[in-house]
Amino acid sequence: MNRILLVVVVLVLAGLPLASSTPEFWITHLNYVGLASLVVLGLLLLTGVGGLTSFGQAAFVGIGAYTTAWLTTSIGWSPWVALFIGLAVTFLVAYVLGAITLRLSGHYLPLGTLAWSLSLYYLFGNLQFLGQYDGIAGIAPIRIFGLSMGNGRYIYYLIWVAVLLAMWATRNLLDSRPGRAIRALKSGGGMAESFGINMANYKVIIFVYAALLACVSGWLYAHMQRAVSPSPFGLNYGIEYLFMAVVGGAGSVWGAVLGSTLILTLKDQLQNVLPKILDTTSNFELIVFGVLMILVLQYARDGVWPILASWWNILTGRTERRRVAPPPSAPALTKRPRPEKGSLVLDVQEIRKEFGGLVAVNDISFSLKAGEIMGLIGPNGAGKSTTFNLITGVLPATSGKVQFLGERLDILPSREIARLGVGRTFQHVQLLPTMTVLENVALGAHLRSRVGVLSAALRVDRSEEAKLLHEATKQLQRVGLGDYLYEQAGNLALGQQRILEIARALAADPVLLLLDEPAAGLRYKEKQELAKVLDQLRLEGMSILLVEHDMDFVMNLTDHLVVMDFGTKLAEGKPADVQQNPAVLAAYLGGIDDDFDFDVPATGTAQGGLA
Ligand SMILES: Nc1ncnc2c1ncn2[C@@H]1O[C@H](COP(=O)(O)OP(=O)(O)OP(=O)(O)O)[C@@H](O)[C@H]1O
Repeated sequence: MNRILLVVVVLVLAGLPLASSTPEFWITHLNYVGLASLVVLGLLLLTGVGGLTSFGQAAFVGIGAYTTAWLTTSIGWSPWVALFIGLAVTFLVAYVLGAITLRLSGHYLPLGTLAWSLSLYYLFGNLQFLGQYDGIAGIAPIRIFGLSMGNGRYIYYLIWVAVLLAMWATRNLLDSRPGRAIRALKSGGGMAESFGINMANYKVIIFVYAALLACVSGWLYAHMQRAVSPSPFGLNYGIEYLFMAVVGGAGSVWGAVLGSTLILTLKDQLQNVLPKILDTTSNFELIVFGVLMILVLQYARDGVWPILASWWNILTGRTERRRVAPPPSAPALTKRPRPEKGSLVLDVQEIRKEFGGLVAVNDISFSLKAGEIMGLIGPNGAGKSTTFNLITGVLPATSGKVQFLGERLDILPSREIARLGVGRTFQHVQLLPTMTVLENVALGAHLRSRVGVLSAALRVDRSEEAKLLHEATKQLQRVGLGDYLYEQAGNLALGQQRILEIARALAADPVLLLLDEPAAGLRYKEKQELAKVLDQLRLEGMSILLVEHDMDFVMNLTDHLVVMDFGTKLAEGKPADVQQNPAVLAAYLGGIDDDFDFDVPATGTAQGGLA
């Protein structure tokens, strides 16, 4: 939606209560839409972006509503103090529930949310001091500078200011350092962990964020209705909020408002119209509602908002404008100290991995020095990827040790290994395809900044964000992807995606770079370019370990080779010596004979090439 339309919508919304001809019903309806939008905005982040399904958001609305109802009626405290306490209570409850339930995966998580949603509902209905199922009545209206918000037309403004602020904060959050991590939750959790990002923390963060928005909605609801009872905080409403998020479209904050408007309006209209058409007072609206839901889920899986947005673009002849200029220059991020050239960086000592009876890696030892490129080669199934995974903490070792700059890697999770200065790429490319190339690489630099959720939501993170984007741009330009900054990563060719992974690993400022088949899928020219970049990194003192099948690439680039076969180390040494080794020749001739190219120069600068 363009800005002019946005301003028109906001002006119409602002003007509606001022016109005395606007029916009271409309105002009340819009108030309910605003209250629901707050809850659904939280779900947008939690379910739409984070992929965590929660049926329990209505219970958090209940915590906000009951806290203020009880504190203002029984103790006589100000609604503003009650809001603060409500937020604190919600924070605590959501944190504890989140820490427990978010560990559950698959369908156990939604089931978990159902369980605590029901528990909280029955708690509201059974506690004597909360009025049991009768609830609490006589709640005073909110007052702002002496002005009572008892009138629906006044609280309307308070509700919609809250909605607009929540939309602004949520949008800001998604476009930031923590936002990138949150956007990785759904499909890139494992990859993000290997860049040092604690994904479990981010799950709890968005869970608490969504609960706090629901709490604000409950607070406003209690003071608008002036009475609370358990029924609006039950499971039915939890499901309805989820519907609103799905129908509106989880990709945009406007989807939350649209989904709430559509569902509440539809429900209301069906309740009015159906009895007249069908000449009966039975609850047929629920059946029609269910059928409509199925149709929406079938034909508009991403929700209605993206469809409306594309119609709007066609109507106005607006095409998507892609930025081309790189982000503005910004001060460089701090770099970690580098080990002296030639000093020991990685020391793998008798590492072993058994899968049941199969010894995939059989007491392998090797070491890597600063400013050295080492290749790990071998026929298919030799154990290269397993060795790689043992070093990167993806797999636990059966025995042996991996030491990096004096620290044990084999006892650390991948997140901690990244923190120490180990960057990696993946054998099967792992990108966030709908995020831009620039954002994907900025994710790699996550640990080099400390911007938190609050400063991101309040948009006070811009100087730090500029540094991160500048660093990401620098790395992309270095690997030759400077023309694709704003392209969606999923649109790149496979070879370019592999290069993007290298830029992302470089953005982490690693001391040791682990590359899993970096040349796979690259064209001749691209391999040459990649070889040049790796050569330059070596000159700068970077240590690189690569697993690769392309023998020309490996022979021309590496200083040192380890050859594996059936999990054991077959040979080790300079490329020129290794390629003369009879055991190596036999292993390759007995396996995939195409792989080993004997006609390569013994030494020389990196050229790259095809096997
Ligand atoms: N998770 C696992 N469970 C059981 N066996 C496994 C597992 N991962 C690997 N293996 C086995 O361990 C051996 C080594 O596999 P690995 O993937 O490390 O070889 P590789 O040299 O990387 O092969 P490629 O070049 O084909 O990727 C193979 O026999 C493989 O089948």
